[in-house]
Amino acid sequence: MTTKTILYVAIGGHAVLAAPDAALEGWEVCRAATLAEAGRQLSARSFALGLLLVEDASAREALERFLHDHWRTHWIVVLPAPALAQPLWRQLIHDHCGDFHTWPIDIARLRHALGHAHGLAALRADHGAMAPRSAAAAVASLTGQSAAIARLRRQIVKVAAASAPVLISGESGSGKELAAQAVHAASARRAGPFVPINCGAIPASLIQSELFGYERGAFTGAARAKRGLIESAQGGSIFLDEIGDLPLELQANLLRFLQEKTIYRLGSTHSIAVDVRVIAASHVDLAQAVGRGAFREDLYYRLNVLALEVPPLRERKEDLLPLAEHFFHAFSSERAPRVKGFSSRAAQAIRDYDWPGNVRELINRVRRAMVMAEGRLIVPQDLGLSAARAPDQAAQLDHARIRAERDAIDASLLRAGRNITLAARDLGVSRMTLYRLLAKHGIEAPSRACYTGAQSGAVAVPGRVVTGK
Ligand SMILES: Nc1ncnc2c1ncn2[C@@H]1O[C@H](COP(=O)(O)OP(=O)(O)OP(=O)(O)O)[C@@H](O)[C@H]1O
Repeated sequence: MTTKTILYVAIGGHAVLAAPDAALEGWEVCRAATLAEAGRQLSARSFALGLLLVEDASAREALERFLHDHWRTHWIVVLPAPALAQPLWRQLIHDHCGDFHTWPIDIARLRHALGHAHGLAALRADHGAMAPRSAAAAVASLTGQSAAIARLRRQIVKVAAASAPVLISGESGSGKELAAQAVHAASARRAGPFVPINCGAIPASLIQSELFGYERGAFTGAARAKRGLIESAQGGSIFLDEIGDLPLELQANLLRFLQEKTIYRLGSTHSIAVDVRVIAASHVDLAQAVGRGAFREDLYYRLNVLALEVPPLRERKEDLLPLAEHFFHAFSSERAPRVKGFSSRAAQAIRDYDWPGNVRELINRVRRAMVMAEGRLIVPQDLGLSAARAPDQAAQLDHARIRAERDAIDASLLRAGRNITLAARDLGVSRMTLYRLLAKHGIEAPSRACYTGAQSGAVAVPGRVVTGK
């Protein structure tokens, strides 16, 4: 019989005293009295199952970070009943916990829940799936409270359940790869590999053999046969970042792979069947690249079956401080011990800045500030940001920026005869971005509010992703 092991985390004195030992008879119990101690135990060994006793509902934020970091464990939480009335607590349970109980503990029910969870954990272990327990846990890696990021998380869950290719657009550093990882982790392929490739970073002369592999003797120096990256993603997902940089002749090979689900290694005439989901990303507008002849139209429609767009940080300012806090904690081992957090001036400077390098730039600035700060709190200069502008100046600038944006959209729609595709092209943004801008400025969208992906029959509607047949 296998030993039933559990990590038992009891935060708060009474909880420890009222420990439900009767429910844990026959279990090997490893105890922790703080989240930090539990974190240390989890970094030393993995636990399929964790029981978390929470005495005080005020610990929610710390708990959320902890559960976010330790999603591989199946958590059962015992908490004060009043916490269930709070939306944030309900969200935490929904996103991170397999089951919940309230004080006082019903021992029989808890014993049953633990046994049940242990059975399921054993099944998961049999399948070797060290993957998120649920789609919700997989998308929780995308930190942010804005409506835009919440919508993206919902779209990822839908897209993950389908099997068609995914095309992710968004500016550099906005989180496209993280979104792709979440699609994979929330999908049925999560136990398989996730293989990321930056098409722009591999020299054109090597990319064919890297992606498709080669046979022995295929070229001078090919002493042994080698599997390509697509083959190495067998059963999982391949993430083709900067797909717009793929040379045209390789685009044809990729298209063949998407259509036939087979590949040919360089120097071979034998086809190899490969079961891999393609997730592609681009920071340039691929529709425009098609227009310029730099990207194959047929490949574009093959890839663009399910489209996701990661909005730039400046369009989701509500995410800035939660993200900054998140990275402050994530990199806490690097910070000077005296540095305790952000000053209100730093928070204001973070909100005022436009973040052209998106989340990647935010990470870099926060890490730098954590090392460089001289006081207890990070100030704007530590982040390399000038102190916040006087509020009236900032407001004027915002006002001018918003007006200019609205005027440009109005003018484009007029020029394009209210055709969304033409107006988006005219403005140099994707159609999804234009729909978002229309909503932001309260401009009524032209009546044809959706477009059809020609080959795939897919329909993309703002805020929703719908697969065609
Ligand atoms: N919402 C988020 N929550 C937490 N971390 C994030 C979030 N978005 C992005 N990141 C982090 O920001 C960094 C940049 O993100 P990522 O590499 O996914 O961007 P990208 O759009 O793929 O960039 P590029 O186009 O340059 O390849 C990564 O370290 C990623 O983990």
